[in-house]
Amino acid sequence: MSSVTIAVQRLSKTFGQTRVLENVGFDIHAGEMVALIGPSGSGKSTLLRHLVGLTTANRKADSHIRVMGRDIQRSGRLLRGSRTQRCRCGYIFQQFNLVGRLSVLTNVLVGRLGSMPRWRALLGRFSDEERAQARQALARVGLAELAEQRANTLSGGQMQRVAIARVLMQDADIILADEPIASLDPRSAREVMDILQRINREDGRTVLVSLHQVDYARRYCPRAIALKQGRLYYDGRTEGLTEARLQALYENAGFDESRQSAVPVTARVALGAAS
Ligand SMILES: Nc1ncnc2c1ncn2[C@@H]1O[C@H](COP(=O)(O)OP(=O)(O)OP(=O)(O)O)[C@@H](O)[C@H]1O
Repeated sequence: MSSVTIAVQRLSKTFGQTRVLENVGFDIHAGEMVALIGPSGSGKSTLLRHLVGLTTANRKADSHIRVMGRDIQRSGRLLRGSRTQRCRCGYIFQQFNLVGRLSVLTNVLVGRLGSMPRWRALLGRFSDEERAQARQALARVGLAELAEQRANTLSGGQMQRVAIARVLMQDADIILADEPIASLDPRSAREVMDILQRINREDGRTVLVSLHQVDYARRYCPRAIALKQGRLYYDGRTEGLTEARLQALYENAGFDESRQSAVPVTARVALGAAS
């Protein structure tokens, strides 16, 4: 069995009076592709943000997060030296987080900033070799020909592929993708998931991807971790997500009409709830 690359123990998080995560724990091994599922508000984004230190756990709880064998946070305190480790995690957002007025190529090069000497990063000076690497990353996501185009001229699906190229440029060992397909049409969603799967299989990079659509989780991820009201509800083979389990996971979850893809389509179909 490969080594544990993400280890989460006893993670609890409260915002004000709202308990968002409660005693969550799991291990993910190097090279896995894991879906993080659960109803809206179940704590998926909050969990992902803890893994890169964007959020810290409750101080009182005895929580512990390790990434690639190094401590990231313990009892709600970021640990010294954890920055380098956090740089090994690439983060993909639902809304892409590109700089619209910059070229596609420059947006990809931004992935390298964290590992460059500070003066070069401040000046935004990239070497020819780095530019060549950025072009390679763009080729891998099928966008080589758009390198010089401004990012804000791209479609949503293309923007997300640029965001993946940026993570490749970062040379992240672990890819954390927070609802990367939630705002995409089905075809673009499939393209993005295909690319994530390829990166996982060909490079052996670990992928943890939060998804609202259970059918995508089933199709692309051998394992699923499900949160319900901030608690670990399921952790196992995706095929073990039976109709009864999905029904219990999503019941009382509500349906927010304003959010595209907020409905776990497969769950609703499986439950006979879809029209
Ligand atoms: N910084 C914050 N301050 C206060 N409450 C927060 C904060 N971040 C998240 N929350 C709350 O934590 C809960 C879980 O939010 P989170 O975004 O982690 O859920 P989610 O499962 O990712 O939801 P969705 O699928 O809708 O994105 C929500 O009730 C949210 O309002």
